[in-house]
Amino acid sequence: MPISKLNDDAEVDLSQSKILVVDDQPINIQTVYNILSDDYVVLAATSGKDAFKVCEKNIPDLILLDVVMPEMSGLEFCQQLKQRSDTKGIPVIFVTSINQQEEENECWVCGGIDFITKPVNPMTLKNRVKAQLTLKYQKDLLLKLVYVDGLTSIFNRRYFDTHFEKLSNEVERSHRDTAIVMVDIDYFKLYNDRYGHVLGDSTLKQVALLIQNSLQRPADLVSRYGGEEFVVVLPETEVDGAVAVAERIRTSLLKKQIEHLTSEYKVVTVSIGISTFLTCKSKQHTVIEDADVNLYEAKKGGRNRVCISSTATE
Ligand SMILES: Nc1nc2c(ncn2[C@@H]2O[C@H](COP(=O)(O)OP(=O)(O)OP(=O)(O)O)[C@@H](O)[C@H]2O)c(=O)[nH]1
Repeated sequence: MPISKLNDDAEVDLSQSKILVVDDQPINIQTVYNILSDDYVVLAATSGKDAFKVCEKNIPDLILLDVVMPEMSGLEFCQQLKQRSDTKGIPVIFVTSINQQEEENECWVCGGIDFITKPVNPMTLKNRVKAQLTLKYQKDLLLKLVYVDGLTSIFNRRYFDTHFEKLSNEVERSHRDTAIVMVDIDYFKLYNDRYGHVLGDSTLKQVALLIQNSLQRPADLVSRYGGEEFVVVLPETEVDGAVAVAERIRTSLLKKQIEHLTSEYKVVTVSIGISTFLTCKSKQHTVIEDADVNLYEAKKGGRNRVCISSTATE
């Protein structure tokens, strides 16, 4: 369908967008609050340090940042914000009385996305904020469509492939081991045949959520690798740690007792194969292929089990 045929009349609802106003003068924060608080959620901080605290609790969609502040200037704050992986994506608009070209350039260099000059013109502030929030919304939506699996809401294969490439380089540099855990639902074709695709989809979602909830470190990541197969990445984790996570996934699914009468276990189970970058035996195999070989061994060994190279736990 040509893109021009799409209905683009629909207004995007930005009313839940969070805007953090950072200014050492409460009166300036009040002015901005009065202009924006009918349309958005407005948060406030009177220093860079406080602003980081707000970000830790509640990542804002946009920051309006004063340039001249004691202790940490707006420029320093912005530089630090852009260096942190959890905050670097937040757009920053400088609210400034600066009118020197050199100082203005510094704001661009340290990562600002726009300027508003003081004293603030309410109409300009509203329009600049709306433009940046709309861009942010569109970017987030695009990333979600590209990288999140529509059924299970976890990352998809495309995201995993991108992430995996970065990860491989990281392991090569640091020599710290990373485990790959492949999880595959057993007899899922028979499950769909007996219970139908609607229940099949619902079980896939439950398994995805259960895997997600079995991961404890922020850097651990699960993606949907294929139809009923999931891949888990456990950075800085050796074989023993990966087996513990895999067993947690396997046993918590067993505890759920999701009926599957065409399986010999009578409930939905998973088979799991593990490999780690540094122990991956065959040099011809990548760590993913190695984990897949071990997954195949778990299937061959009777399913509902975890396999690392030539061992199994049940
Ligand atoms: N409901 C549903 N089923 C899916 C989805 N994606 C893949 N499947 C089904 O998953 C089944 C996988 O079947 P097989 O690869 O034969 O594996 P299996 O039946 O689980 O057998 P083993 O892996 O050997 O235990 C196929 O019937 C697919 O149609 C999905 O998004 N929803």
